[in-house]
Amino acid sequence: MNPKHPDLTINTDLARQILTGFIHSEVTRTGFTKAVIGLSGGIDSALSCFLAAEALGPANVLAVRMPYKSSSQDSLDHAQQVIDKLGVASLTIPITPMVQPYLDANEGISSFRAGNIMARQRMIVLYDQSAVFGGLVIGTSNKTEILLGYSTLWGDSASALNPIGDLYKTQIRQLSRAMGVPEAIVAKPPTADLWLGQTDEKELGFTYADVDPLLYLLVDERYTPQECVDAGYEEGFVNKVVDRIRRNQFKRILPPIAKLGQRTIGYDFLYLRDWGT
Ligand SMILES: Nc1ncnc2c1ncn2[C@@H]1O[C@H](COP(=O)(O)OP(=O)(O)OC[C@H]2O[C@@H]([n+]3cccc(C(=O)O)c3)[C@H](O)[C@@H]2O)[C@@H](O)[C@H]1O
Ligand SMILES: Nc1ncnc2c1ncn2[C@@H]1O[C@H](COP(=O)(O)OP(=O)(O)OP(=O)(O)O)[C@@H](O)[C@H]1O
Ligand SMILES: [Mg+2]
Repeated sequence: MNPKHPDLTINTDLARQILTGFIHSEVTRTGFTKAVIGLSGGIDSALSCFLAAEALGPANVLAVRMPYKSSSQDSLDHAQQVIDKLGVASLTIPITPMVQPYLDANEGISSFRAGNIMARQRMIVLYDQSAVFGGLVIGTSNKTEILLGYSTLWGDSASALNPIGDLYKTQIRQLSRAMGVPEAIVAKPPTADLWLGQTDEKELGFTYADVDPLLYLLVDERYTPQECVDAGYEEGFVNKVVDRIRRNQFKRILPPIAKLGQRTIGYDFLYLRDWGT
C-alpha cells in the first residue's frame, strides 16, 4: 500500500448487497416494514434513499423534503429527481414557519447557530412523520462526517439505523454512481446548505479527496499521527484532523450515566436475562 494514496476503491456490488440486506434486516427485525428519510438533494441522502428503496420497495420509503427559505432551488430539484427516478412516496414540509420565530427572537443570531437549529428542526419533523408513516428514520451520515464530527448532534445525526456510516465520502460517490444516482447530484460540491454559499470543504478547510486517505490510515490502518507525518502528510493537516476526531468523540457515544448502583445502564446492564431472539 502506498500510504500517500491508499486504495479506497470498494466492490460496489458487494457493498450494495450488504447495505440493502442491512436495511432490510434492521427494519424488519424491529417489526417495521417502512422507512423515512430526509431528502436534501445531496448525495448522502440520495444514496441512502436508493439503498432503502431497493431494500424495502419504493412504496415503503417516504422521502421528506424540508426546505428553509434560503435553501437552494437546486437542492429541491435534485431531491425531486431522486423521488421521480425511484418512485418513492414523498412530502415537502418547509421548516421556515417553524424556525423563524425562534431566529427572530434572537437578534443577530449567527448563521452557525441558525444552521444547527434548522438541522434539529428537520429531525423533529422527520421523527413525527416516521410516527405517521410507520417507518424507521434512516440516517445519512458518512464515515468522514462521523469521524470529523461534521453534523449537528441530535439533528441530522439522529436516526434509527445508518446504512452509509462505514463509507468514506469518496466511496459514497463510487457506490452512488454504481447505483444510478443522477450525475448532477454525484458531481456537485457537498453542502449542508444551511447558509448561502456554504460548502463542506470550505468550512472544514480541506477537501474530501485529501482527508479520506488520511482518515483511512488513522482509523483503518491504525497509523499514529507521527506515522502519517512520516508517510508524507503535512504535520499541521494531521494535527488538525486528529484534533477534530478527538474533540468530537462525544458525538459518537451515548451520554455517560453517573454510576450509583451495581447494575448501571450502559456499563453493567445491557439487556435482561433470557432476552430471547
Ligand atoms: N465534549 C463535549 N461533550 C459533550 N457535549 C459537548 C461537548 N462539546 C460540546 N458539546 C455540546 O455540543 C454542542 C455542539 O455540537 P453541535 O450542536 O452539533 O454543533 P457544532 O458541532 O458546533 O456544529 C455543527 C457542525 O456540523 C455542520 N453540519 C451541521 C448540520 C448538517 C451538516 C451537513 O453536512 O449537512 C453539517 C455545521 O455546519 C457545523 O460545522 C455544544 O453546544 C455543546 O452543547
Ligand atoms: N432541505 C432538506 N430537506 C430534507 N432533508 C435535509 C435537508 N437538508 C438536510 N437534510 C438532511 O440532513 C442530512 C445531512 O445533510 P448533508 O449535507 O450532510 O447530506 P446530503 O445533503 O445528503 O449530502 P452532501 O453532504 O453531499 O450535501 C441530509 O442527508 C438529509 O437527510
Ligand atoms: Mg447536503
